[in-house]
Amino acid sequence: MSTSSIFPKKTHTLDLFLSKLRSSRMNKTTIWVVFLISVFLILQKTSSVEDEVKSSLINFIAKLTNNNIQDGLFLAWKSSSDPCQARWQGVVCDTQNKSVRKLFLNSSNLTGELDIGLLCNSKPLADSLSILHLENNKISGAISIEIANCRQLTHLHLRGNQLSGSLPSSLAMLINLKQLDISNNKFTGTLPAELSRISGLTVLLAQNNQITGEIPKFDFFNFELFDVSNNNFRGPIPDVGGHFLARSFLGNPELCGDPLPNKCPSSLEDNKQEKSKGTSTSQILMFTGYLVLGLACLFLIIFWIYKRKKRNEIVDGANKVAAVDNDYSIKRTTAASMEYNSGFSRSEISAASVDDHSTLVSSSLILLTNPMVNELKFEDLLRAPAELLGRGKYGSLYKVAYENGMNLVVKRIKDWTISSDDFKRRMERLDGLKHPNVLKALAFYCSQQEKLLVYEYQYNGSLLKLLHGTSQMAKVFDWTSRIEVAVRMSEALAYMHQELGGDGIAHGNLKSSNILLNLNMEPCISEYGLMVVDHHEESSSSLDNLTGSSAFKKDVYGFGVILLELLTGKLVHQNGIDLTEWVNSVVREEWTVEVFDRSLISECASEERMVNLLQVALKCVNQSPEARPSMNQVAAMLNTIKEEEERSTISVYEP
Ligand SMILES: Nc1ncnc2c1ncn2[C@@H]1O[C@H](COP(=O)(O)OP(=O)(O)OP(=O)(O)O)[C@@H](O)[C@H]1O
Repeated sequence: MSTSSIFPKKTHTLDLFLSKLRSSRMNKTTIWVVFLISVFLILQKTSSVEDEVKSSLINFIAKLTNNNIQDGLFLAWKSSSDPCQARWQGVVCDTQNKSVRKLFLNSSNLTGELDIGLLCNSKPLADSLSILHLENNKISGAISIEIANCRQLTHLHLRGNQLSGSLPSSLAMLINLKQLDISNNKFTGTLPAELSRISGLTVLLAQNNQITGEIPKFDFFNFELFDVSNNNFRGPIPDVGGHFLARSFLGNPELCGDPLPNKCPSSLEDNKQEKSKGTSTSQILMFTGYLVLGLACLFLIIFWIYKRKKRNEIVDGANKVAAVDNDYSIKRTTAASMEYNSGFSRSEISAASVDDHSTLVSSSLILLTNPMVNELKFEDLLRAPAELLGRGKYGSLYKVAYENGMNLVVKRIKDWTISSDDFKRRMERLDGLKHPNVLKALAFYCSQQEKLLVYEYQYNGSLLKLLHGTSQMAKVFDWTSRIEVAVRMSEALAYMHQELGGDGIAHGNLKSSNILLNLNMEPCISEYGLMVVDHHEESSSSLDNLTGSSAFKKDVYGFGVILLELLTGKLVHQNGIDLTEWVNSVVREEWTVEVFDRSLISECASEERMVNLLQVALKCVNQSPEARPSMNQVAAMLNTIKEEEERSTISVYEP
């Protein structure tokens, strides 16, 4: 194996050198001696550079594995082999297989200490490394100032570790940085104000840490994702220009101002204004005052007109749970009129925890184990303003603005003849499972007439919207991201099928609108286990028919259709054409390439891997349920495709 493959050859320098020698008056022997010595020196230098990269990588991983590098994932990481040629686990190189571009060390069971200097102090490595993924390990330690040497970094993902200490202001030296995810760690200190100087930063996720101080004045317009919730930030929130909602700032008790509901004390407001305006004369202030007053009046008038217009489109909590489905009309009532006009009475509603609800199962809101809503009461749900999000085959869905600034989603299921006890058992069984890519219900309500489920609202919409909508994110939904989404979903489903095989609880209604994207743009499977009768699909004619293996095979079919959406970029039903039938007919005619989404073709996604993924999708949508693979098998096949992609030379992340 060549040890000179990581770095570019020095042929250009040599040519120049030789031509100079030829033109000089030295005799031939001298020329050759000098030439050989030079080649020897260059080769020596090249191999010492390669050795430096290798030893940096090996030392880095050794520290993260507490010197157990030879136990498992990192067996191939040896100084006797080449990281690119020998395909070290987690290492992705450039197109010529010469320099290390990306390190994917996420979810790799790393428990040691982060020593970023071991990577960034190696100049050849720091000069090529653009992506570093270390999320979802148990890495401790701090980010040291040497991070600044990794100048080429575009993505730094450290989410879900035990990292602590302050964030060094040298982070701001990473001028190419696009995504910084330090969420779910134990970072303290302040968020360096200098970070706002990185103009290309589009994702900053710092939620669930203990970071203090004020939020720097970022240009929030540049951000696609921003979240600093659940920290110790204080003071006024800088102007986010309506670009982010309260959700991104919740859980910081001393933070105030828009978009949070709590206003800042006037002294802080003054401070904020002073800081942002610099020198302002009293005349300007007076003029601004008049202007603000005028605008406020104008805004109030527009708001009043808007409210009137919206009146018929918005329903409040009481309407949604009690009155909607009978006549399918959407009404808005005031809080005072929220007494029930069908089904419930006030005496029925009281919050109960899972432990003490046994006698109240049919009349109370049952809170599940997620602490986010441990104060939620049924009355709160009824009182809160709500907006109809959709009315699907199986019920209606409402976005509810809960009073603490949090947005919830309430699913009202219709025509489900499950007994209250079975429903409760099912919800508790589902609550007992935990997978980061499955959205768990927060609470539920069950009576003879009503079944309600409460979920957290997901701000980034669904996979359906991402694929077929017009959002900015759709433009960056490239081939690598699509494979990642497919793998995550398949693993989540495989986990759920495995855990719930004995209970016969499948998803039952898997489709791209039920795949939601969380704040990290990771897919979350929503509405798992709400299997409702579908008289038209497969052979199911009752809820019971949807249990057993057929229900799981139906999920596999649904997953296959989602894969087809990812590959073709087309809707499941469009102009009377069924996507699965269309793809099958095109493949039969041997025009396979015609099925692929044009945007994938134009980004030069690997045809080989697209065809591989298509083959998996077609297996899943086989007409015969028995011939479909299990989700475990699907997850394994997709992981192989992902690994091949990571090893590949084509990548849209290349800087
Ligand atoms: N927790 C959530 N946060 C944000 N949006 C959601 C959430 N749950 C569902 N949605 C979105 O709300 C819309 C309506 O959802 P709903 O479940 O009513 O419709 P559906 O999935 O098309 O139909 P059904 O599930 O009844 O077959 C969908 O676009 C869905 O993606």
